[in-house]
Amino acid sequence: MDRIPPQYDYYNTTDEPWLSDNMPITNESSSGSGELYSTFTTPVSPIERSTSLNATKLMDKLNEQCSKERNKCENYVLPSSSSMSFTDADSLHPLSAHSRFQLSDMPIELQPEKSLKKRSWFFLAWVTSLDFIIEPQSFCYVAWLSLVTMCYLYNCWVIPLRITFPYQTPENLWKWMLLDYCTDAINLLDTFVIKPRIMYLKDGFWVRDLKLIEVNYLEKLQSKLDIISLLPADLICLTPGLTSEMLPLMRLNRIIKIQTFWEFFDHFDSVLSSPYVVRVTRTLTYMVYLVHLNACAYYYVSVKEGLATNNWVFNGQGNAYIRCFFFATKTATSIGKNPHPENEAEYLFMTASWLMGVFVFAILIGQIRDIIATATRSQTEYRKLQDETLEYLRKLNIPPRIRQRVEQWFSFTWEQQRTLDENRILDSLPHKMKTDVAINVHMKTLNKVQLFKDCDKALLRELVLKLRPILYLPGDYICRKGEVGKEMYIVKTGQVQVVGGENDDEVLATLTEGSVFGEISLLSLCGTNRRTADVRSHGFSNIFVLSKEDLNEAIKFYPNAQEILKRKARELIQQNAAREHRQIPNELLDDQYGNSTENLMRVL
Ligand SMILES: Nc1ncnc2c1ncn2[C@@H]1O[C@@H]2COP(=O)(O)O[C@H]2[C@H]1O
Repeated sequence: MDRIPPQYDYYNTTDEPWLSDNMPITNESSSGSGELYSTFTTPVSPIERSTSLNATKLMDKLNEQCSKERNKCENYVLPSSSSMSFTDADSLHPLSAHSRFQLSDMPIELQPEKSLKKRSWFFLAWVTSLDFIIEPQSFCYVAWLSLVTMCYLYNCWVIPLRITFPYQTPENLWKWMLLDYCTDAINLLDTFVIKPRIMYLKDGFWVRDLKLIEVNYLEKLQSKLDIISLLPADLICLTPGLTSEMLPLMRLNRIIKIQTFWEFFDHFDSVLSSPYVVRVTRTLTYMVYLVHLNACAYYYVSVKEGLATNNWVFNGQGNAYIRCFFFATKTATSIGKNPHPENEAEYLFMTASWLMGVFVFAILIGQIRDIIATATRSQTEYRKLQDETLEYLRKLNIPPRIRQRVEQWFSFTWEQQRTLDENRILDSLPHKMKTDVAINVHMKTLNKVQLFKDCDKALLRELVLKLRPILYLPGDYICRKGEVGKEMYIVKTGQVQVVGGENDDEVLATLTEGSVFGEISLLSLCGTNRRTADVRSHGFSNIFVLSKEDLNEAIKFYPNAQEILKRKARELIQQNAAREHRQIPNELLDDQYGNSTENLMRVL
């Protein structure tokens, strides 16, 4: 009897260094299989051997399995080592699919030699037995989806091309087949390994149970289409007597896997920052593909009628695909100047092409127009509003300097926020989500607000949606001394100056990001609700504005915050009073401030 080649001979491995003679044999009942013990005993260190009771049990099981397989195996007539394929060897292999799961369950150091895994069938079996799951949003999955989509597009483009154009020849058939089977292998992995492991949402929870995920995938229409698209009908062409020209035709079922294509675009639609590009690309792909099909059909009709037999058919000159694609584009887009059809078949072809051009292309082009219009809608609205406002100011004869400032405000606000009304955008979200988004967007500023640091975090959530961002230009007054205070402010970006003196030439304080001001008049701490100082924007500053009503409503449940605001306000009043006392003679002080100063002193 021929011997099994050494690489497959699991009964004759005594030359392996890790097979020690003193390996403990625990199962005497399997006598006669002493070789087996040494064959499937793996390099285990003495410590592991003495401690690993489970490993011993596993080995016992394996030995039982192996004695059975050995009995079967000894009845085979073995082919010579040189002509043996992997498949042949696999059929002889004592550790075939029967013991697969036991092997994969074993600790790595107990598994038989590594070359076993290199076999392709074993690899697929091994991969399908792995119990990993995939997140549908993960980068790996999106990358895989891109690969599968490329394979799908290859099939979509190449199958009609090979059916109609003479690009598949007996000489290059092997190259086409190589590409075909590469894409098939990827689709096979996708259908049997990747897709049944993608977790899904059920009742608001991610399902991570592998069995449930598999069942869910199998229940979907997608799994059925995936499997149909994989049916190897093209293998029929390999039977003797059948022509290989039929091969691409038999692969038409590959085009059924269209859900992958849609899934790919849906993923990128939600991942990319400009989803409009993805949408336009998808629509353009449809259009180009229709033209491609039209080109294939034109060439096919031309060949059937005979190349260059009349003015309408393809004349056989130049690159066939490029010329036919050009013709198809002209007819589908109804550009005109097409050769006149001369028989019924040609009339039918042209009618179908023009109808496709009028209906399908009109819809697709309309879709692209809508996508672009949606993409630029907010910018268009902003421009319209800016133009209307400036036009209105011009009609009112507002001085150019002010008009310029208005224009500046529009462009700076747009540049900063890409919207004129941030809150309107968030309005469609549920309240809780809106709060989370707002906190995240303004986190950097809000973290710097001492008031929120010292108070209950709930106050921040309470207030964050009530903040209205407003942009101030350099020199703009945010509030004027003596005005009734109706709002409080937080500096979001930029700097503001609290100014005093005769011509506001004395800077009392410069407030930066996170500073709060305008609270004194709101809390009526001076006995009046009038502003105690002028505050103006130093450069361009973005300020959060909070109305008195909103502040009062939120703060009434947070006495701690009230206290902090009051304490800070009192400090400021004290500072200002001290400064004014230094500057203004006492007799003038009473005239200027009247009751207000009395109140101020009372508060202090
Ligand atoms: N000396 C100062 N330093 C810092 N901020 C001040 C000073 N004086 C007044 N302010 C702030 O400027 C604001 C002007 O409006 P209010 O009086 O409502 O509240 C005032 C304070 O928040």
